[in-house]
Amino acid sequence: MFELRLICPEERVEAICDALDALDALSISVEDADADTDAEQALFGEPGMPPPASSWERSCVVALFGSEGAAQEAATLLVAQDFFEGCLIESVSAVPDEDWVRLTQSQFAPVEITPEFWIVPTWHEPPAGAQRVIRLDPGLAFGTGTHPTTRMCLRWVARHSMAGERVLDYGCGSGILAIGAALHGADKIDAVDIDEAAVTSTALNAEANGVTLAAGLPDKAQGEYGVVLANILATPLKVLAPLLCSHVADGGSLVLAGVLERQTAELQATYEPFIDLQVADTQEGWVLLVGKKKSGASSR
Ligand SMILES: C[S@@+](CC[C@H](N)C(=O)[O-])C[C@H]1O[C@@H](n2cnc3c(N)ncnc32)[C@H](O)[C@@H]1O
Repeated sequence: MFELRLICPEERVEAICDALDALDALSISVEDADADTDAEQALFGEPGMPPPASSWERSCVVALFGSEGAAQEAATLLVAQDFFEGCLIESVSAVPDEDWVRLTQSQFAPVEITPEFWIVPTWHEPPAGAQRVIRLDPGLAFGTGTHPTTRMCLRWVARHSMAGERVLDYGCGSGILAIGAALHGADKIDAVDIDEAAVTSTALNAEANGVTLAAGLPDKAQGEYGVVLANILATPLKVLAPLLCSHVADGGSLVLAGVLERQTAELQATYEPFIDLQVADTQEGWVLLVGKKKSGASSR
């Protein structure tokens, strides 16, 4: 493989990427050309909000080609275009051969939830002492156990009796919370997501773990559950408050994650008409909010 590296001002990035695509680049990535310097620019918005800009002031565009000739030819053609003005070719160089599969796999080690409960990728052996194990490889859907919000939910599941509970995993991603609940004795489990790829991942991951659950789009969630788990983000969790609370049975638990410490009071106020939420755990600036539904409490 050979990579062609270009530096482009913000307003040229889209045209250059389109041209590289038309020139049959095998992949194109865009990075901050000023990363790791004082001029580095953060490009993300508040959770649930769009980023403040779509590319950096100066972007480094990297395109991969199968041969040095193809990379050089692409560079020559780009330089001749009027939209290349303000851009420069930084280099055309060979990409050293690597075992990419092994490199990717090495980034995912087993994750300990409790000393007895682990998330283990299929290329690792479960650690000695692990009594409950979710076998899960990184895929298209969120939820490998490496994010603190997922870990806090799973720790809550491991520490509470799930035996015979009807459980709803709302925003299931990979299905990791639903599978965790099943391994801890939950009975009838529904796992729902707005993303169809997440629904497919959940069904496949459940099958691979020998777990029975029903995965589907959000309207698959029907009736009341003893435990409702939702690891989404503060903004959608606020919108979903009446719906999520309507699915919690009297005396049942609502477990919310994806909330930053500074968003705690706002979430508690939104849920207060339905369920009194308390901070049950915190990790790396994220909180786990948990509340029980009192019998007779309003839900809509
Ligand atoms: C942070 S991931 C959590 C995945 C997994 N439950 C976990 O704990 O790791 C949030 C998931 O919620 C889904 N989601 C976001 N908004 C949603 C909504 N309004 N209704 C249902 N699912 C939603 C996303 O598609 C995503 O898969």
